[in-house]
Amino acid sequence: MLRLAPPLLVAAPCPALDTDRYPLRRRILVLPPLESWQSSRRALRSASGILRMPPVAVLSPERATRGGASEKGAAGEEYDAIVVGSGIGGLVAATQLAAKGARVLVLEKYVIPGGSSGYYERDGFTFDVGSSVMFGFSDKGNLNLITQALAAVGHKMQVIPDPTTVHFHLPGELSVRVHREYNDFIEELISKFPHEKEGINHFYNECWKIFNALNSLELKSLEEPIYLFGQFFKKPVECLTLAYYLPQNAGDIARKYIKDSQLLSFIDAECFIVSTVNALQTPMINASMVLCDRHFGGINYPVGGVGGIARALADGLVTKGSNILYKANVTNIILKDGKAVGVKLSDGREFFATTVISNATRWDTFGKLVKTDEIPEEEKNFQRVYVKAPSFLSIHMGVKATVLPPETDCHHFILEDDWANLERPYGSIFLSIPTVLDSSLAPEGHHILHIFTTSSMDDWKGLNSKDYEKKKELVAGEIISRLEKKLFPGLKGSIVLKEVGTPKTHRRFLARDSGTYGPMPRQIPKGLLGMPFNTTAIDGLYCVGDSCFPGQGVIAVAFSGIMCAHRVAADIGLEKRSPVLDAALLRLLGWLRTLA
Ligand SMILES: NC(=O)c1ccc[n+]([C@@H]2O[C@H](COP(=O)([O-])OP(=O)(O)OC[C@H]3O[C@@H](n4cnc5c(N)ncnc54)[C@H](O)[C@@H]3O)[C@@H](O)[C@H]2O)c1
Ligand SMILES: CC(C)=CCC/C(C)=C/C=C/C(C)=C/C=C/C(C)=C/C=C/C=C(C)/C=C/C=C(C)/C=C/C=C(\C)CCC=C(C)C
Repeated sequence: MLRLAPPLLVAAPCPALDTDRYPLRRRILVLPPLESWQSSRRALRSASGILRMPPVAVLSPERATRGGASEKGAAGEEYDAIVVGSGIGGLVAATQLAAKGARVLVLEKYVIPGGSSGYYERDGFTFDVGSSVMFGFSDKGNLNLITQALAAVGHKMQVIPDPTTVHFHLPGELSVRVHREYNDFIEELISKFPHEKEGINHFYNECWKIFNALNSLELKSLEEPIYLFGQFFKKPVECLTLAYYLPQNAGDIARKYIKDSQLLSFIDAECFIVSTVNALQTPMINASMVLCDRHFGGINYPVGGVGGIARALADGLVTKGSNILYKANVTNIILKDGKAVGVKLSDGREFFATTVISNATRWDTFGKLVKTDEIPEEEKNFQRVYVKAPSFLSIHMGVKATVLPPETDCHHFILEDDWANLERPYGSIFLSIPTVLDSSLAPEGHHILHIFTTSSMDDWKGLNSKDYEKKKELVAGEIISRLEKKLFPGLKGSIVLKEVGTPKTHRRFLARDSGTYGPMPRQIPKGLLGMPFNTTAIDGLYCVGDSCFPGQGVIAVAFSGIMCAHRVAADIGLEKRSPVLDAALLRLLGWLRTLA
């Protein structure tokens, strides 16, 4: 177990502040030694009896780089794989490969790992950069992919079970709590729509059919024929079930059973919170995955914050003999005779490997990192079917604890008056209060409110710095007033800390084109059919993360990491492969995508 003794000095940019205006703005944060940081959490948690598992070993990024990685990461050395970016997608691909015996180098532009699943600290508050709702983090089944990814590199994190996935506050004073217990949730939903009892049961039962099929499979690369045909042989019914639902969307299936328009809008909201589009555009497999895992494994919050997951994966990577370098901004993927052979950084260093895996979005990978005259046909097809999902305006706040009524839930989704506002920018509000579950994230007597709402880059372009600042205050002020009116009277007066991030902030700190949170179908998609897997048209180059199958979400990108590692391992000879079957399957999958 690796521990830091001296205090750790991190020159950390302020993720929630807009440093496009202040490009040189940096704050020096003095973090306590990790040992004491963790033990104070432990003390707090065990006092309230919540902690049950041993704490995770966490290695600081600085230590990870110093402790053997940077020496090995010398320019010129050849690796089995270079991973560009340390989001959860990149880290899972890297750690899975390292666990199979590959030598991997992860290059991260920022100063810590995690990307949108990272964290930052201010004045005693620990904020999750992205959402705090964690799927796939239980100790049962085959779909607990975060737990499995950590276990592959010897980690297990303490988690706190969330009794309510989300509390919906919807038009017409419709209030629905998604309880951890499936029957409690269904009972509550039926109590609001008694005339649709049968339809509700049919729709959610169909989700369970898909979830159970998924949960029965060993999850590996769908682009690797020996595995794929093996699964069809072992679990024919389950595989055919999944193949049947692959091109379908949740909204169409809901409409088979449900007629009440308000209930259909509720199902839109259920899908929107995980896909940023309505149910008609949400693939049924993805909807089933999230609508059931929240009851099967439950939503579980990692003690100390979401950032601990990436820190533990980065630590595990290093203990498996691979490397991670921070402040390593990849600007070019080096091609030789049409094959990806390495990368070049903004400071001129070059690194070489048998394979290159990009955790940057496909728009960044093919728009910036690969310098070819024309993007490959496959990528054109992707851009024909998918557009960049909007980014978010996010407000991270520290508030006095007294402003929250007792028994306040951790996660809320608020759409006040009009269902038509669901997908409009700033139309609905997401709110997480992770300190409801883990009080050690804030100073005593305080809570964290992480408020976010969809917002697009276009809305923030072309403003001078004064107008930009004014607009941030104005928009954030309106969102906070809406929350004050709907949920927490006196909210404004209780704020002790507030930081506002815009799509520009997301672009700058997460290196994501337009600050996007991933792909979104341009029109009604054919389920997941059009979503590319990990191989690309360029030999030796793979993609991982949310612009790959199955899309946005931590558990989704973890699956993409597992798939990618399996395909790469087969290509570099660490797993079985059949070149003839490979060629046939990849051609078939490519053709299927053109049908989307
Ligand atoms: N609760 C939740 O479900 C939740 C919470 C947070 C995030 N998320 C999801 O996580 C998904 C994103 O995960 P991901 O793994 O695809 O990626 P990511 O965007 O989180 O991470 C990508 C990483 O790559 C780095 N990077 C990009 N370009 C680079 C370059 N040129 N050189 C070096 N580094 C570079 C970035 O700095 C970043 O750290 C989102 O879809 C979001 O939905 C979900
Ligand atoms: C290949 C062929 C052709 C065929 C074959 C058949 C088969 C076998 C198939 C198979 C398939 C599979 C395996 C699939 C899988 C899938 C998966 C795993 C999926 C997953 C998904 C997931 C997801 C999508 C998730 C998501 C999540 C998210 C996004 C989250 C978020 C959250 C949030 C934002 C929260 C909210 C908050 C508040 C409210 C506050």
